[in-house]
Amino acid sequence: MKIVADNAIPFLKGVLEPYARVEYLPGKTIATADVRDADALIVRTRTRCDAALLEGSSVKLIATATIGFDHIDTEYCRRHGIEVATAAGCNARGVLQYVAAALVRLSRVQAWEPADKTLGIVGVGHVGSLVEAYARTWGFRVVACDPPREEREHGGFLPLEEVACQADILTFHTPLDDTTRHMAGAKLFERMKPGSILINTSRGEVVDGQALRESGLQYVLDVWEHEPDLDPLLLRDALLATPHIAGYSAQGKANATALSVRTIGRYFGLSLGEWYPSNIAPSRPRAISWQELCDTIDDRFDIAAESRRLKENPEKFETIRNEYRYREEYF
Ligand SMILES: NC(=O)C1=CN([C@@H]2O[C@H](COP(=O)(O)OP(=O)(O)OC[C@H]3O[C@@H](n4cnc5c(N)ncnc54)[C@H](O)[C@@H]3O)[C@@H](O)[C@H]2O)C=CC1
Ligand SMILES: O=C(O)C(=O)[C@H](O)COP(=O)(O)O
Repeated sequence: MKIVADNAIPFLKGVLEPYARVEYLPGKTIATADVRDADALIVRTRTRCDAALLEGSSVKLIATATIGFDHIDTEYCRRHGIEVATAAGCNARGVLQYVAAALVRLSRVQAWEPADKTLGIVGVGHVGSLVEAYARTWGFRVVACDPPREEREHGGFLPLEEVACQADILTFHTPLDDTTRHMAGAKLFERMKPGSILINTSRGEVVDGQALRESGLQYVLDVWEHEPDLDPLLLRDALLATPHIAGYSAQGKANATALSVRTIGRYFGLSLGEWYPSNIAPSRPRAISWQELCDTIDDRFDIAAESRRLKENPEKFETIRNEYRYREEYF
């Protein structure tokens, strides 16, 4: 059996070798010739898995060590009998802690308290639900938009336009698909309160970057259209700007690799059980007060320093993320 894996997926080396020939390659360079005789791929967001890569290959399974899967042509895979497995929820707490760090930073710089603000959440899945639960305990008023969930659950989710009108801070946690591409554009920005803040940790293409830049709104961006080639003006004017590292926690990466390994194990009948990297302590979720968060977050994740690093070295976008020291989740 042959497996082709992105060489930047941590904790993976040696785990599958007893069962397969594993070829590790930079995600961006994985090409048709590499996957032609492969049985499975383990990828990240940097490998486009579409007809151009997969046509004529023997790939039966693609495991992505990420939550998002917009880099995979799932329709092509379905038509060609290729199973696709994601690492759903793997780094949701990493993103929660990123949003927490951003909120603390903004509250300091702009001198406000959570009780003064309405937080709008767009997409209330693994990440959005965590942000909602913690933000409520910190004292924010929360309004949320999730049409698919509203249709299923009638849970009081509001239309996007309504959430945008009410929010002082609007944070996006949707997948990128045909319904969400540029969902945040000029028309939505016109509805938002002057001086309100947009946070995007979902995918760059969910937000129309040019319209955002021209909107006069304030914004925090972790994800960008056309990554790693950033719009220099969009970067310059961001309150906080980071290179797609919101989900880069040690536990998030460990979960991602573990879920991918287990998927391979189940699919090919390998005795990998509930494998998890032995050197990473699993997440230990707990409540944290706003005060404790403010007192501790800088030592755990200095988002302002991260932002300065990207602003000073935008051409190093991929290098910064490749050399990133994964943060420990601590709540
Ligand atoms: N910046 C980073 O490092 C990371 C980014 N992400 C991104 O965040 C996204 C969200 O992650 P999860 O919460 O785990 O995904 P999820 O699939 O658990 O939740 C997404 C939610 O968005 C909702 N949704 C779908 N279409 C919508 C629409 N048009 N309007 C409003 N809501 C809509 C869904 O119903 C679902 O509840 C991922 O798809 C990924 O692209 C995820 C992890 C790390
Ligand atoms: O999980 C996702 O979805 C993400 O966006 C990841 O955090 C990005 O992960 P990599 O592709 O850089 O491993």
